[in-house]
Amino acid sequence: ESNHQFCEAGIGYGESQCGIYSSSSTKLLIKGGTVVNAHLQELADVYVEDGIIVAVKPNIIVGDDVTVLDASGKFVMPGGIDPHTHLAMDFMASQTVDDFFSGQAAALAGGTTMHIDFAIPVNGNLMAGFQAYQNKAKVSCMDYGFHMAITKWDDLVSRDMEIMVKEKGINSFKFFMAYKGAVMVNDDLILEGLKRCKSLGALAMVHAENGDAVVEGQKKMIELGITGPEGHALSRPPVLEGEATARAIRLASFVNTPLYVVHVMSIDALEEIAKARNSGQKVIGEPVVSGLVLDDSELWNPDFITAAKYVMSPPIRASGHAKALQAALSTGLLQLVGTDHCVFNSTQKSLGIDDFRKIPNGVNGIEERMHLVWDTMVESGQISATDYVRLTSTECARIFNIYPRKGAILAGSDADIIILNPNSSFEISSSSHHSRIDTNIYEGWRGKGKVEVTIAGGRVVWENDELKVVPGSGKYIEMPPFNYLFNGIEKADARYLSSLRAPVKRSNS
Ligand SMILES: NC(=O)NCCC(=O)O
Ligand SMILES: [Zn+2]
Ligand SMILES: [Zn+2]
Repeated sequence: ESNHQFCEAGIGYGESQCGIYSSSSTKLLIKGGTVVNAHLQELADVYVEDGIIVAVKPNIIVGDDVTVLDASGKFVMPGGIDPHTHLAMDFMASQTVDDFFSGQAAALAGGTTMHIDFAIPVNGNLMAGFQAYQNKAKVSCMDYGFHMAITKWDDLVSRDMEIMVKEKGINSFKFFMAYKGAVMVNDDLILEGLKRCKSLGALAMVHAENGDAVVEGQKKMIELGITGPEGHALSRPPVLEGEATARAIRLASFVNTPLYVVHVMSIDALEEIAKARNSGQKVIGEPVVSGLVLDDSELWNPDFITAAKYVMSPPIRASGHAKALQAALSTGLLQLVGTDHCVFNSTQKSLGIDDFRKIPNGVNGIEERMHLVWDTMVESGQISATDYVRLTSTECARIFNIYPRKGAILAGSDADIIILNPNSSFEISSSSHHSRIDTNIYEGWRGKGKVEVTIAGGRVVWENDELKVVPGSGKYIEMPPFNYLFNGIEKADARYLSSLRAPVKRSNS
């Protein structure tokens, strides 16, 4: 872990040595920058007190007790919110190497100030899963929330979903349509889950791949003697993602409840989402940064470890898919960008050296997302700075119902802020990143636009390429149900009922 340039309080470093509290001034002024919100960009100062933004306006004058950060020529934006991470997750006979401290420290170094992780039930039990994740998250150094996966169905699960929503601050549930024999669920369960989500005002999320067909595809590859990481991509082609996306969308339409499709990786899935949205259905599509900026060519790398580090599901696709996802983001067909940060070291990836089915699935991204989206989308001219804020922060806050506390630079919002210098550059390497993973799928990527300062909860946690983070300082953010996607659902139900052809009155009934 020699690449860790941050101070882990209580883990081998004294407070004074690493200066953890040197920047703990509760008053901050960010001066002279261009403040970017999703709705507006303007020249203004930002004044912060006790973790909250107090004022956003030009020429704010402050006293000597206030720490002043010069942002002239730079963008001052809401910190990123990553809607899709897996920290300290037990998965495929391994546990991800980033826990809630190291993963969040990496996030902060890359300009992300909140994430929403997937709490996984314990043997199907939601309450036990929630408690386990609460424990995992005790070391948090930035704010976080939880989605919860649903992996089996019975009355207890149905009741616990209500407790999660009404008492525990969870407003989204995820259904895996793949990973047969592990967390995969069938259509029967998805239908029950969609109905329950609707009644609770919770957002249903799907990992959309046809898990039965994936198993068939895997068998075919093994029979053909294709056992390496390329077999992963070949065994689960885009058509299986398209099929499951279409199925989930139609089931959600049948129930009339909003749907969120996680890690949209292919044109096939994208086209299903576009069709549904164009017909007025409430479907959110989340590409992740790996699918947005990479192609699958490295899965054919002759070096196993190099190839295996790109193994995730759905797979990173052939060239052409990424460009289409970028275009869909820029035109509004897709709404926000996540990472699916789920990292395994080379030794863990080596579990699948003889059989790609045993390679733990997952790639990095929590630290790189903000830079890569800026470089790929804004620097290339595909989106504006205001779009960037919407796709990396604001829309996530809206969907998970925590806007404008999060996702905005407004008086009253949490002081989660980044200062990005568009004229500075960044370079990605496993030798300098802050994640615990020993590889990086973006190794050697150089780009423009660098996050020079990250402020989380009103504290400067990243400045001069140095992290100042405190385990336990991150807060759990409760997310209320009935987000904006639920507006009009009841009216649509009433319209549907009144549109039904009158039943026939029969003499014998
Ligand atoms: N995506 C992936 O390969 N790993 C994490 C689990 C999931 O999101 O499917
Ligand atoms: Zn998934
Ligand atoms: Zn995931």
